[in-house]
Amino acid sequence: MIRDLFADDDSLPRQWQEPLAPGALILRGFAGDGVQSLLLDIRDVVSAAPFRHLVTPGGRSMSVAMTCCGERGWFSDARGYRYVTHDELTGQRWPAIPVRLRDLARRAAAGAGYDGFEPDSCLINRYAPGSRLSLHQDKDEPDLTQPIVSLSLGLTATFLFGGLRRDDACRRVPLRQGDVVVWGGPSRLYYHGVLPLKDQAPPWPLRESRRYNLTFRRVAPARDDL
Ligand SMILES: O=C(O)CCC(=O)C(=O)O
Ligand SMILES: [Fe+2]
Repeated sequence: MIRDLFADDDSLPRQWQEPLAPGALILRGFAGDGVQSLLLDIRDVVSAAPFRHLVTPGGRSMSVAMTCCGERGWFSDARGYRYVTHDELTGQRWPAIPVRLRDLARRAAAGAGYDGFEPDSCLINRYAPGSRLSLHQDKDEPDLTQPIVSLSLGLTATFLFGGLRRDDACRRVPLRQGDVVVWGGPSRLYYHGVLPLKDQAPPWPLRESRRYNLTFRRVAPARDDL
């Protein structure tokens, strides 16, 4: 019987690592069985700090909806990109980074060789089918020795990861629910982006066709430097 030709599902690895670029690694399936609780954590953040479509300095509304948690949140308007301590929608401080999410980000960074990463900012991106993120560098954080840790949940997206120049060739990598990408060191300023999201059936336990991406960052100087 054909079943006998293949190993049981249980013996297949569910987590593995793929090198992406110097200093950059994909941790496949890193969220493991924790996906449902992580989605609940996102729901809690969103109930205090709702998703909104920010406007670029050029005046365009972004197709990706965003919100933040942590001591500082990323913000964009006609005056430019920056980190702010308060949510302009609510006038309140951003909600704290939920403990499970913070712990996952620390562990992922350490697993990729960046020990001692203590995120103080988490940008939550929500993609609907058709939403995209054009090629950009993450360069609004003053301390570029700190990595970026990026967790994907929900629908699968195609992530583009290029080089230091906008026109460098990009690798195209599918990011599935539970995958984490960590980049830093030589690739910290590499251009990256996300192709327009294709409509798909959502993976369990989501019931909506959405992708969530969380990027954990260290914005304030690391504690050791204080
Ligand atoms: O959605 C992603 O996978 C990437 C997000 C990103 O590049 C960002 O938030 O700066
Ligand atoms: Fe980015």
